[in-house]
Formats: sequence, C-alpha cells, structure tokens
Amino acid sequence: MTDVTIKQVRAYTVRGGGADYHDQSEGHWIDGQISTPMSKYPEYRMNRRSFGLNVLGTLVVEVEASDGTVGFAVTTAGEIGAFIVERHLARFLEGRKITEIEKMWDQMFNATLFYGRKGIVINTISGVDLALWDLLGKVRGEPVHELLGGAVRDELQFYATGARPDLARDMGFIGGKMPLAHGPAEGNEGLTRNLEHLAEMRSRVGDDFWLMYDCWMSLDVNYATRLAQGASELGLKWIEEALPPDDYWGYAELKRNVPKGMLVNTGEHEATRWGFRLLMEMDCCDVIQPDVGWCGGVTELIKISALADAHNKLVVPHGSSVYSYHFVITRHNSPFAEFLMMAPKADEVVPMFHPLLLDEPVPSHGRMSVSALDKPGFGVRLNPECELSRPYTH
Ligand SMILES: C[C@H](O)[C@H](O)CC(=O)C(=O)O
Ligand SMILES: [Mg+2]
Repeated sequence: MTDVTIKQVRAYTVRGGGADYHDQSEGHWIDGQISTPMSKYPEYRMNRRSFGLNVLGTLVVEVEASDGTVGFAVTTAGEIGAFIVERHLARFLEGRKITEIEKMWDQMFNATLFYGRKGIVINTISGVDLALWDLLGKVRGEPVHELLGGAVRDELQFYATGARPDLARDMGFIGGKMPLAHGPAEGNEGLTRNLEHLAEMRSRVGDDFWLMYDCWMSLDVNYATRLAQGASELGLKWIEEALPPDDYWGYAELKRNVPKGMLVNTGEHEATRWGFRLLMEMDCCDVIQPDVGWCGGVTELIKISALADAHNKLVVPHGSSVYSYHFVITRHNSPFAEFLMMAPKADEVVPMFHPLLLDEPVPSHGRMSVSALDKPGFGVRLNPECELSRPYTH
C-alpha cells in the first residue's frame, strides 16, 4: 500500500447542478429573489443568475494511482479550476506516494500564495485534497470517516436549507433555514416583509422547530441588528452570513448586538486556518460554517475544527454533501449537518449534488445512519450520463 503512487491527475468541468449547486435552471427556489451584496442594484435584485452566480460550474478532479485505483472529488471552480489543476497543481502530486497528503497540500498552498489564499484557488486545492482522501480510502478499502478517526455517533441529524421550512419539518428535519429576500436597499418596508415572512413560517411550523435566516453577505451591522431584534420574538435560532466575509469587525459588533440566545453563524465563504483564526480570535460568531469544498478540503478542515474546538465554537459545515457528512460524523463539536434542498420547489429530498454523483446518500426523516457512509473513500461515483469536458491537459 505504501508503495502506491499517483500516476496521473486530470481535471474536468461539467454544467448543471453538481458541486456548483447554484447552476440550476430558471424557476428554482435558489434563484428566486434573495438578498445579496448585488441587491442594491435593482437590475440585479430579482434573481442571482442576473449577476452571474452560476458562471463557474463544477470542477471534477480525478487522481489515478499506480495500481489503477481512481479517486475523485467535485467542487465549485469550473474551467479556471481545471486550468489551475492541470497546469499548476498536478506537478505536486504526480509521482508522489498517495499517503503524502499533508505535504502535497502544503506545496499546493504555498506555490499558489502569489495568486491564491482564498476564493477559487482554495476551492480548487480543496477539490484536489478531497480527491486524494477519496483515493486513499479506496486503496485502503476504508471510508474517509474511518481515516479521520471514526464516527463519534451512530447517525447524522440534519437541518434543511430551502424556501419551505414548513415542508422540511414534515420531512423530519430539525430545522429550516430560509434565504432572506430583502436587503438594506429596500428599507424599512423590506425589513417588515422579512419579518412578516418569518412570522408566517413560524405560524406554520410551530414553536419547537428551528428557523434561521441566511443573509448571504448582504446586510450591514445596523440592518442585521434590527433584523435580529425583530426576529428574536419569532424565535429565530441564528442569523447567518449577515455581513461581507471580510468585515470581521462588523461581525464582532453584531455578535455583541444580537439578543441573548440568538446565534451568529458565518464562514461559508471563509477559507483556511488563518481566515477562521480571525473569525475566532475576534469573537465574530458562535458557529463556523466552512464549506469542505471551499475552505481547503478535509486536510485544512481538521485544523480549522481543532481551532474551533479550543475556542468553544461549533463547526457546522456549509453544504458539501458527502465531503461534509464524512467529517461531521467524526467530530464532537459538529453536532448536526446541513442539507441543501435541491428540488426546485424545495418540496422533496433529492441528492445535494444531483445529478452528478451516483450513490450520494440522502437523509431519511432528517437523519442518516453511519452505515450509509460505510463505503471506501467518500463512497460516491460519477454519473456517466453527465457530460464531462477536459479543457486543459498537461
Ligand atoms: C440559500 C443561500 O442563499 C445559499 O444559496 C446557500 C447557503 O448559503 C447555505 O446553504 O448556507
Ligand atoms: Mg449560507
């Protein structure tokens, strides 16, 4: 096993769902009116495709070993990511032992520092890292959660993100996170409508079901504070990603401002141990939400999670499907997981990265047993019906 080396790295792109879950057809709830940093421009307010949320597409990274085993992973990085993998990162993998993940990560990160650090470069490194973990698991015949130290509980519990928390409650989820529709540019009228929508949802789901608002980086401290205050009596459990990711000072202020008991969550667009260190040392939030496919992969998430544990912060990864499930089940400070409702009307459970992966497990009654994850690697296959293209080679 220790002799197995990496023979070839390949990068592909694919459109229509998959890891770029925003790349959906018109009419999907995820492309409805959702408050974003672009909502101050009326022409980009009514849907997110208008400002290009779906431009990237999915990157598929394959890593083939000398014994013929192929590990793979998917993330959001599209053609730019494919270029970075083929023309830059592949050199740090090919010929190396498949066990040298830590060293490969370090070389990929340091070699891209001059144009990387966050964003699409780290998404791409994450994709490569996840493919390496998948390969290691497959060669060893072990699921990734076992490579990470083993499950600390028998099942995962999920909250659902989508437009219909009321339906999510009926499907057995523990809570529902809704996109916030109106941002500061729509003034007090928009704020009232946000609160009315929450009140309406509260009346449908009852008092015991968690309700959360995802603000997708779109507010300012004042607006977020007023939203949190108004939402408090409606039992809002957390206010998520209220501010732009670089406004660490604003997050720290918001955390001081929100009513007692309400959680401040953020971090889905944060990356690496250094980004999360800022969030923690500045006491910006209660819960961090790294996306396993965007924060640096599993190799980096291990470090981020340990740092969070020492700061008494929970880690509830954003989306990321199986890459998140295999991690969350191994960590005490990750007590539940997110499930993104990818059905266009959020009215049924479909695999998060549909249609790209085969064997992608989904929660049943809001839960998933560890046995659903007991397959080598991340336990998923690429759907041969999805058309991959390889825009670059090396
Ligand atoms: C619904 C949100 O705007 C976004 O599309 C997903 C997200 O931020 C989350 O799942 O969290
Ligand atoms: Mg979010």
